[in-house]
Amino acid sequence: MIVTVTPNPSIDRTVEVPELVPGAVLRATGHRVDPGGKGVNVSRVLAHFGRPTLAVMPGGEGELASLLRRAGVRPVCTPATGATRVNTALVEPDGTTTKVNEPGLLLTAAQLDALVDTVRVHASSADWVVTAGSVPTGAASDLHGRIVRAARRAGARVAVDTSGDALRHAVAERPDLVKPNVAELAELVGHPLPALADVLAAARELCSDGIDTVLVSMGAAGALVVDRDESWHVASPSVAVRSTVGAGDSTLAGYLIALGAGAKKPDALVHAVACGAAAVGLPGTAVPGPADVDPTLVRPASTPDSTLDLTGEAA
Ligand SMILES: Nc1ncnc2c1ncn2[C@@H]1O[C@H](COP(=O)(O)OP(=O)(O)OP(=O)(O)O)[C@@H](O)[C@H]1O
Ligand SMILES: O=P(O)(O)OC[C@@]1(O)O[C@H](CO)[C@@H](O)[C@@H]1O
Repeated sequence: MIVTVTPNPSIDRTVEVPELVPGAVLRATGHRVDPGGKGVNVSRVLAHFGRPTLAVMPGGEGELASLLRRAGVRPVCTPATGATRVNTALVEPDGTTTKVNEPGLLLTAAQLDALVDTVRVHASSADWVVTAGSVPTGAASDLHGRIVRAARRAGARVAVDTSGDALRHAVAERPDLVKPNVAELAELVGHPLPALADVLAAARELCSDGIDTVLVSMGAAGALVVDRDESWHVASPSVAVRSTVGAGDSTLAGYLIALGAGAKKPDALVHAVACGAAAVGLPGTAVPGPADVDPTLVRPASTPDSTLDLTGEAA
């Protein structure tokens, strides 16, 4: 069982436009609505692959919960007041995506405690807890850190995908896995990471601080897995990009799905990249299932080429 936690879930609205022109009235050529939020998306991929999952999130039994049930995910809703935020993505024909994320629910201290307590209860029967996304308005930036601590004490392995101060606090609690993109990792270590060698060094720094695995997603350059002893790189196959929203979440889900099926880290990385590549070929925040993912299109994991220039990737 993989429990996901999304402290700031969303309903994702995607609007396709011929071209993004600031100040103009744009005529949409298509639109869709998906459940959203990073942990929620991980659960959606897991459910597509038939893996047991539940999605812990603040909010009532509203539209998001019913969208999730339709996607085969069991939502576990914790106390909150107000409506789930709506995040809007404007997507141009070449896949260029402009995203407007609302701040989200304002949670009281008691509601934040209830979220952490709910994680603690479900973590005791989980193989992994994935805590991901931004922190809701008003919550302290140590929220993911509190979740990591509660889940680890309950005996689960923990994966984190967040950014900024929230990532810093979470890392201090030594989760088992972190999944930053290059920009998030650069912010964490406090300097730019223009080449793969820099990304490797930054990821190794985290491993020497006690994190077992760093899974770095690098946009079109694929992804990297680094642990204390080894590192592997898998390049992404070239795909026609429809929407990059949720690609990182699909990457993380793909990695955990493969580990759960007994794969070693390099093979899990291949499946992760195959899932990320499949996600970018899908519209809006649609996430892939087995029918969309073809790991044979992805080359096997190899020793990272540290001279690879990442300038322009995965910001
Ligand atoms: N332009 C692209 N071409 C091919 N594959 C891509 C492209 N962009 C992303 N991917 C795939 O998706 C994975 C995740 O992408 P990325 O690093 O952009 O994640 P992210 O920044 O965490 O995304 P998000 O937060 O939107 O989910 C990459 O490792 C890669 O496999
Ligand atoms: O505002 P956050 O929590 O940082 O990110 C939320 C979000 O952009 O992340 C997901 C894609 O990864 C989307 O489903 C969702 O809209």
